[in-house]
Amino acid sequence: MKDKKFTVSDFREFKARGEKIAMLTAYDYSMAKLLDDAGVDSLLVGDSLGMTMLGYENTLQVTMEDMIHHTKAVRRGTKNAFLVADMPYLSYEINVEEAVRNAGRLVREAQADAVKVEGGYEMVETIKAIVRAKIPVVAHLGLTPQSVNIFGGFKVQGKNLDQAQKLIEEALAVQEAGACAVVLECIPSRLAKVISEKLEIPTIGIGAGADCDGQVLVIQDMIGMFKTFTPKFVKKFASVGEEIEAAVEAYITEIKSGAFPGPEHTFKLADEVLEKLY
Ligand SMILES: Nc1nc(=O)c2c([nH]1)NC[C@@H]1CN(c3ccc(C(=O)N[C@@H](CCC(=O)O)C(=O)O)cc3)CN21
Ligand SMILES: CC(C)C(=O)C(=O)O
Ligand SMILES: [Mg+2]
Repeated sequence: MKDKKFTVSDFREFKARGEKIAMLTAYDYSMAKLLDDAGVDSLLVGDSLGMTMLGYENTLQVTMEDMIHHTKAVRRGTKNAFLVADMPYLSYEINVEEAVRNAGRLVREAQADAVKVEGGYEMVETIKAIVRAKIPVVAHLGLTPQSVNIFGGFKVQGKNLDQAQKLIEEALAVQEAGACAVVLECIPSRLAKVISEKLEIPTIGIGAGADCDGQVLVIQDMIGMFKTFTPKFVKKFASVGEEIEAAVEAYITEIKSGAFPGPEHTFKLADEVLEKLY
């Protein structure tokens, strides 16, 4: 377990010495504390919280208020990890001024270390402006979930030559605009390798193969909390969902049988006090 705060300059140093960046999403205080204590390099308050924490179908309903609320909670549980907050849908697309103001709220009100925006060419001016406002920006290319209705579903991107070339050029463009890292989501691993080799800034993959400079997964996915969401790129490192179910079943059974609470869980009252109560 390391005990040093991870900063934006560590991103490039990790890439330079070939050490992979380990990133996970977190959406609340208690989980952030566990992940930070375990030594994760970076935490992402993803707008995926709309799906994992709020039960929405996609990420489009997530608001700035949602992101600030959850980022504040994660901040309180984070000591060493580099804390990135997603900019939610429509908080940065309308114009550059609104984008800077909203990025600033995530930093000033919620104390994020950096913000993440989805998009390539169309985000170049926005990325430049946010960086000019002294806020590190992580870019996000490939399957950008806020474009779900443009893509027509959560589909792997960059499979044909035109798409693949465009993604390479967009990755270079967001780097040139000042992004400190790029998330590559659900693209072929060979394409992610080409992009990772062409860029100086690190790539952080999710469903983009082992040649990215880092990896990110949604925490609930990697600890096995969902029964139905099992995309190809997720590896379950634990079966916490099954453990929670078993624990709750045992709890219910023990309440019904009277086994819980036991004497060790209860508080004492002296005999002479009790007598006077009758
Ligand atoms: N819990 C959770 N985990 C995530 O990784 C995640 C979210 N939520 N919400 C926001 C986006 C949405 N993501 C998704 C959602 C579905 C697929 C999916 O069904 N993928 C198919 C591939 C489809 C294709 O072949 O084109 C798969 O089988 O992996 C992928 C990414 C990733 N993000
Ligand atoms: C999956 C990651 C990259 C993300 O953007 C999110 O969790 O919202
Ligand atoms: Mg996101």
